[in-house]
Amino acid sequence: MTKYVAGIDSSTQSVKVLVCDPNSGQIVRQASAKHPDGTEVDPQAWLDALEQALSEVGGLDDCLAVSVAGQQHGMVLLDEKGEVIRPALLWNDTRSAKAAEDLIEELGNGDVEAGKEAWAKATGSVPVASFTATKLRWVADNEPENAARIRAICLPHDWLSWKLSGSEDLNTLTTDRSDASGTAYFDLSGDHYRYDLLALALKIDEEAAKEIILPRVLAPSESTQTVSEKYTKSEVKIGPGCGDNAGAALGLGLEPGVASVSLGTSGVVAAVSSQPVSDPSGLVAGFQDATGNWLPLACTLNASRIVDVVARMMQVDYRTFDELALKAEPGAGGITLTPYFAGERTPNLPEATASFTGMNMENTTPENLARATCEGLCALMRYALDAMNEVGAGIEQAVLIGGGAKSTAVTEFISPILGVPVTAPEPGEYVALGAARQAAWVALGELPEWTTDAAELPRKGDYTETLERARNRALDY
Ligand SMILES: Nc1ncnc2c1ncn2[C@@H]1O[C@H](COP(=O)(O)OP(=O)(O)O)[C@@H](O)[C@H]1O
Ligand SMILES: O=C(CO)[C@@H](O)[C@H](O)COP(=O)(O)O
Repeated sequence: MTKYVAGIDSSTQSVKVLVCDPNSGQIVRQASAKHPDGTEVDPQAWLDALEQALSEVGGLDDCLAVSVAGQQHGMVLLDEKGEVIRPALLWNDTRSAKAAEDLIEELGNGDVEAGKEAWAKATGSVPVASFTATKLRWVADNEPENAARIRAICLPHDWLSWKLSGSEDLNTLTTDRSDASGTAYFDLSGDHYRYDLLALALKIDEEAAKEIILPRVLAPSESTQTVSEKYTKSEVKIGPGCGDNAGAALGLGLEPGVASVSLGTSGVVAAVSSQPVSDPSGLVAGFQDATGNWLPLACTLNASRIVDVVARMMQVDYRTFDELALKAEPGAGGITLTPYFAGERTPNLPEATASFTGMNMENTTPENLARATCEGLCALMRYALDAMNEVGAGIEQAVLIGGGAKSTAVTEFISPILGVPVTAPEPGEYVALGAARQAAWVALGELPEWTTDAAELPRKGDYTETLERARNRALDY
């Protein structure tokens, strides 16, 4: 019987499962299942969705290995029995914005700029509300009874891998460098946890922090567990898994100088670097990848849902929305959307709201509103790309992925707005593909070459004015 590998992407809105040939990467089966809405989610909902998708995909019996990639940063707290203490706080939950400010100030002994420098030097990143450490501080401040029960802390992909293994022993929890690097208590070197920073986050001393179980950080193709009998009758190895952005980088085979631009719930511009990257300005997160390199990225809280919310308000489907946007001229008749519907992280404005500006009696048409929406989304990605180049990412080309890349209007506008050539592979699940490629690495003992064809997107239209207006409103929304 042919043996395959499986890749899972447990992302914000849904879980996707791909079963692939380990040598070629050819997808043989796939399925997905929805996650609940909200920025606070019971992890059991992810497991229920995963079980549904695994059943739809025909199970894992013909697989040699499986890896789980997942939304980064989500805080999963476990008590001494391995039970989840409270719903996970997700990367896009901004309640810990003040906690982030406090942590910066405290590490800088009252000096904010010194604090930013110190965090960036230690972990590669200056904490914002998305990062796990800030969520821990929020729990310590607001739910001390829950903080007192913490025996282990893990991330969405760690918890799902653990559940797949069937183990109830907290000491068997595992993770990888890419996801650990998004906690804000993992060293920039990729070598070790920073218990001093974990202690700071939880307001406990370092010795007490060392008593908390953190998942063991596996090497890129290391496997310590197999999938439990509950899910398969075969021996299926569980790979280390990774954060979703590292999964995409692996799925696309990203090379330095080429950025992935992902339009999911989050908008992400990410690029591989062979050297650690740290940005004291806080715009770029100095994360790590799933191969032993680094993966600096700039991430926005708003991306594909910008289109969702405006299309819903206009009561049109995606297709009609795209048709409307494509009928208007570049510049949307002078209308600008500052798209901070969910607050924003890049720039760091957690309390921000969205606004349309520049509307008058003539230009306020459905066509211009749809176009301004897509241009606002693309301009926000340009902001993220510029931030990446500020720290020396040297982005010369980009690859467009994520659910938002299905918009024909966005694919038409994005390349001229980003100012670099952009290619787009067939719409697909590139995070899950990266997880499957990691599983193939585990199964075969070496990282197989998988290729993805991508078409170059058009580069027409003058967006100078669009970009100028977007830049003027970026902080003055
Ligand atoms: N035809 C389409 N046009 C525009 N956006 C689309 C289309 N189809 C799906 N999407 C977007 O895809 C998004 C989900 O993308 P996905 O990458 O799966 O997100 P996440 O990884 O955050 O769960 C939805 O918010 C939806 O807006
Ligand atoms: O917070 C980040 C990266 O730092 C996000 O990219 C999350 O990892 C969620 O990703 P999506 O579900 O939107 O793909």
